[in-house]
Amino acid sequence: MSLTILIIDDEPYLPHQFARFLKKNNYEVFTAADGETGLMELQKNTIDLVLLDLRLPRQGGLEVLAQIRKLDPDVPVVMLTAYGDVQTAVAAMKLGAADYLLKGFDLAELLLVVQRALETSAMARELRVLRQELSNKYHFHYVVGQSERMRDVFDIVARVAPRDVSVLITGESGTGKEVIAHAIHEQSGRASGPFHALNCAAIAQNLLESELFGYEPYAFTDAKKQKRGLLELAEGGTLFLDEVGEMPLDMQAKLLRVLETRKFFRLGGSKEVHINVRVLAATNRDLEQAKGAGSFRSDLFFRLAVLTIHLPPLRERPGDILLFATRFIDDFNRTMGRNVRRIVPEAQQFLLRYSWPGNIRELKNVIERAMILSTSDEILPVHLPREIVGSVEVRDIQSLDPWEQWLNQRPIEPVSFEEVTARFEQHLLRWALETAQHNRTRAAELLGFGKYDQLRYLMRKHSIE
Ligand SMILES: Nc1ncnc2c1ncn2[C@@H]1O[C@H](COP(=O)(O)OP(=O)(O)OP(=O)(O)O)[C@@H](O)[C@H]1O
Repeated sequence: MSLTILIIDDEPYLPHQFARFLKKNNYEVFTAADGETGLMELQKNTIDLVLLDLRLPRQGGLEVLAQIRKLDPDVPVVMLTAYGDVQTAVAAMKLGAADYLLKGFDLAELLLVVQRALETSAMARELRVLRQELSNKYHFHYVVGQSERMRDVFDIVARVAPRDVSVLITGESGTGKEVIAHAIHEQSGRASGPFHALNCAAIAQNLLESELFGYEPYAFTDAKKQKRGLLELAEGGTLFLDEVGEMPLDMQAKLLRVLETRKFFRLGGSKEVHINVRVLAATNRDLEQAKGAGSFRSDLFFRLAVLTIHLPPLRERPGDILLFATRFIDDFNRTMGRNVRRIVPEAQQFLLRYSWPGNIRELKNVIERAMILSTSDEILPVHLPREIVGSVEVRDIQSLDPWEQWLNQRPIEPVSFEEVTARFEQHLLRWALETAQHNRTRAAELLGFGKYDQLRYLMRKHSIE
């Protein structure tokens, strides 16, 4: 994909000489003889750099620069100035120009300044993306998990990442398919390139095409300006197509063509765009079945599924549940400024017994919610949602009714009096401590203990700190 330069200069010959030279150096070039035309070109096309003459007819260079800044605050602008104009060039730099060239410069100098300005602006863009990703809390950390099945998955990731082939990632919703796609990208030779994701199910059919392929100005009514699609934006990197099973058949045919030829046309375009992009895809549908039923093209399936990675649902790897939970607690401690240190054993049991239909995403949400509800450094059953604690209603621990309910709902079989009363004592202690925000004297009062000693005795007995 070549970068695009716009030259705004009214001289009769020079701009064309620059344009020829820059084209030879693999840039795409537009020229404009005045500010107005230049601004129009800027709106119509995706421009990566502007070369702007300071002395222009009608609107002067500084004025045009100010307007460019308004239209596109990020595009680097290099000013072209005559010898006597250096002061104005300095003013232009203050207005945000990236650099200036004194006329009479040679072509090698032009190339150098252009390259430098483009590099600086790419770096600024990268920095912005990085900052965004950092603030995007957990995007880049992933947990490998303890279970053998997840270790196998990460082994495969490490092996397929460096091979530049398409990988199909399958698994229920929330099992971490996008996380795995990211891990493949990060461990591949494309790690320094961009990673873009597109959810094929979350986007209307007509938009899907323009999101992928981009469009030229006036390709359709709303297209005022050229737009690059994700296939182009992911140049040198990875494009992740989530829920690819939802892609309509005609789009499947178009995607297949791109994967085969590595080139395509923007919508309404007549110039072929060549790309170097690795495509990873994911689905929570059974594509083999969809293939059989005719809703997914088998030739596309084989293109996408050169290798397949299946992510097991969380319920099939209970060994990972507490590990993920702990990891999410660490993450949320950081972002919420909290210091939650443990999930009490009863709450752990609830987490382990639950079937997690929403998989890791659901676990993460449950932990976040529990941390919001907990006012201490522990997560208790009372902080877990109803579907997880089930019929053991510990929410209203202040009343004894839930315990009656619990007793009534149990199968009729002997109970250990000591065990049940011990659990009850523990719940009461935790409730009192939490309600009293860990002020022990107040907690003792809440439990009607005349002396704090009694509370201390029970806390020791149940190892509550
Ligand atoms: N290995 C992991 N380490 C850390 N977080 C993970 C891991 N796997 C999944 N998650 C977290 O779980 C959530 C769901 O993950 P992701 O979006 O990758 O799932 P998905 O399978 O692509 O879901 P869907 O099919 O609904 O798009 C995300 O918040 C992600 O950060």
